[in-house]
Amino acid sequence: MSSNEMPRGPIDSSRIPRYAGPATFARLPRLDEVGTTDVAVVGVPFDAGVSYRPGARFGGNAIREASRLLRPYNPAQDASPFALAQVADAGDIAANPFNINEAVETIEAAAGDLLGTGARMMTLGGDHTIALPLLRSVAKKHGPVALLHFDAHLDTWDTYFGAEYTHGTPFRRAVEEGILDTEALSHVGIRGPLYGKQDLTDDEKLGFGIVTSSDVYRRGADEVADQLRQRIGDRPLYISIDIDCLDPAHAPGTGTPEAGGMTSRELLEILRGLASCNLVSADVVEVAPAYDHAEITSVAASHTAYELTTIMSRQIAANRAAGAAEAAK
Ligand SMILES: N=C(N)NCCCC(=O)O
Ligand SMILES: [Zn+2]
Ligand SMILES: [Zn+2]
Repeated sequence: MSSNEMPRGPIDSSRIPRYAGPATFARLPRLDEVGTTDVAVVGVPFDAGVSYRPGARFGGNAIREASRLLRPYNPAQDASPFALAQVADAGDIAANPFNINEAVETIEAAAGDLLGTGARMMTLGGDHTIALPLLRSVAKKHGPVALLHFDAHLDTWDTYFGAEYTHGTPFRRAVEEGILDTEALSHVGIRGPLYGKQDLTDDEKLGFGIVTSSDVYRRGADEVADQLRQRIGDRPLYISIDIDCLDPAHAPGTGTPEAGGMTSRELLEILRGLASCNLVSADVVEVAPAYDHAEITSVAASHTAYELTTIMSRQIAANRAAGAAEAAK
């Protein structure tokens, strides 16, 4: 979108019933209908990296279906995200389900193409393996980024069955590759049994700080968001959200559920508290609709992606306004 054009928004659900027609994210236009976009919502239907229940390959489309009910004004952030910037559905990245290494390369290249157009990415997964190629492409553009990782799991394990690219290992690989800013790495929502205490020592050595799901419960969303904001500062930030950060009551449709998780309200509130951060791209992963009920998980995921999209489009609009003010001097 050039700066003097109005963004093309979602289909008007007061004129065309929201359950009619194909599901793009939030009923937004497809990327090929608008040409270029400020925020590209892109699906990555890949789940060959899971260690337990498969099915996250269907997550992106389940989130799109659930997102039919999103409305254009976000009162929690006092913003109309799809009017502030162009947000469009860029479809899916087609990754090889039989060859993880090739899939990782494909995802990195396709994400690089999207970022190369100037867009920020809002990715709908897919299992957590995909965060590695997404981070590689983001780091190619921005340099090492701050990472805020919401998850029940550390995902900094070394290998599974000798495999380096799995949904339990993306963030160890990312630190090893030097694509993360190790001054600003945080996990939020961590809980549940580990393989051993060493998992925590290893994770700390990689540079991560941990906010457990009990910390969120005891300290509250505002205090947690304040602490995270201070750690992140004005660094370029990537947010990766494994939907299993939520309690199975809030997200049953996922592959490796753990009891004692955050509520969807806590997750959304923490994200809103980060609205001033420089969010360059984000993902929501591990939605596995076969284990879902009444779209509980995909509704939570669609609202999560909506908050993230709102943060990005507010910043794009603010940057544009600042640029215009500078040019008018
Ligand atoms: N859900 C994600 N991303 N990782 C879980 C890996 C936990 C395990 O199987 O040991
Ligand atoms: Zn997880
Ligand atoms: Zn994960």
